[in-house]
Amino acid sequence: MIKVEHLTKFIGIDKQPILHDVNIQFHKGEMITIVGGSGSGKSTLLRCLALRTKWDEGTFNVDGDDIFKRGISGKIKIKRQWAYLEQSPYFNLKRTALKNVLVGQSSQTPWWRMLTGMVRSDDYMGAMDVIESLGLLEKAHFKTSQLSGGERQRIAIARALVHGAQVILADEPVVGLDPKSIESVLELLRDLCKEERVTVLTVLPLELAERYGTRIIGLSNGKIVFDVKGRRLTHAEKNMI
Ligand SMILES: Nc1ncnc2c1ncn2[C@@H]1O[C@H](COP(=O)(O)OP(=O)(O)OP(=O)(O)O)[C@@H](O)[C@H]1O
Repeated sequence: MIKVEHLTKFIGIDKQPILHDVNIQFHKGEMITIVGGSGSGKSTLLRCLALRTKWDEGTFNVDGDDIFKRGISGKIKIKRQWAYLEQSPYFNLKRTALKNVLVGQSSQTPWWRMLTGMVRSDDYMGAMDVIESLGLLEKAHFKTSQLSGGERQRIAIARALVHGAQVILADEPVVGLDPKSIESVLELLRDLCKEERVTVLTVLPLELAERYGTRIIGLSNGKIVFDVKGRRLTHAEKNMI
């Protein structure tokens, strides 16, 4: 279980809170969608959870481990086991999709492997299995520059899984994609939650959040204003964000 308590984040010299006393608990296999108006703190929340930005207050407990009390080893655990997917994931476009999956993200991979692209043969088999399961086998040997936006997002998800991600934090992963790609990326994330017990937290527009989320968290002015499971939002809830 993952437990976030009193997460607060300030900005500027006047210490304006952009996240204010956020408390969330989440479990394996949940597909949590985060909704809220522009500037409500959605991306900051994901960046805090990915430890891409400093927390000013709060505790972070993952499967019984107090991440901040464990110091650097706690942070390494999160960076290795949690994947943070940006809107436009970083890839070496000259490398094939397969190579990008194998080499991984910088936070998950030793520097020499990033630099040389060297991989072991059992890594190769594992990566091909994951790529196949995500429906991209025929694209594995394409240069990443030749893939569509939706295919690149799926390759980013494959990369996260090959490197053992148990939690995927995805910030607006379907922005700019066509309807078919949106469906394939979100169905893939939903299936991973159901079948592999991966936990996904993703920022999505309201309509997609309702369609794909098992749980919807609403943010307004850096605060959680609702946290609902297994149903659509009421008009009153929609008006809160
Ligand atoms: N590094 C920063 N310096 C100053 N202000 C920041 C910084 N990061 C975020 N903010 C401010 O914090 C607030 C929350 O930003 P955040 O990007 O988390 O919102 P969001 O809900 O993801 O917005 P959007 O939907 O427009 O992407 C915004 O008002 C933003 O301007």
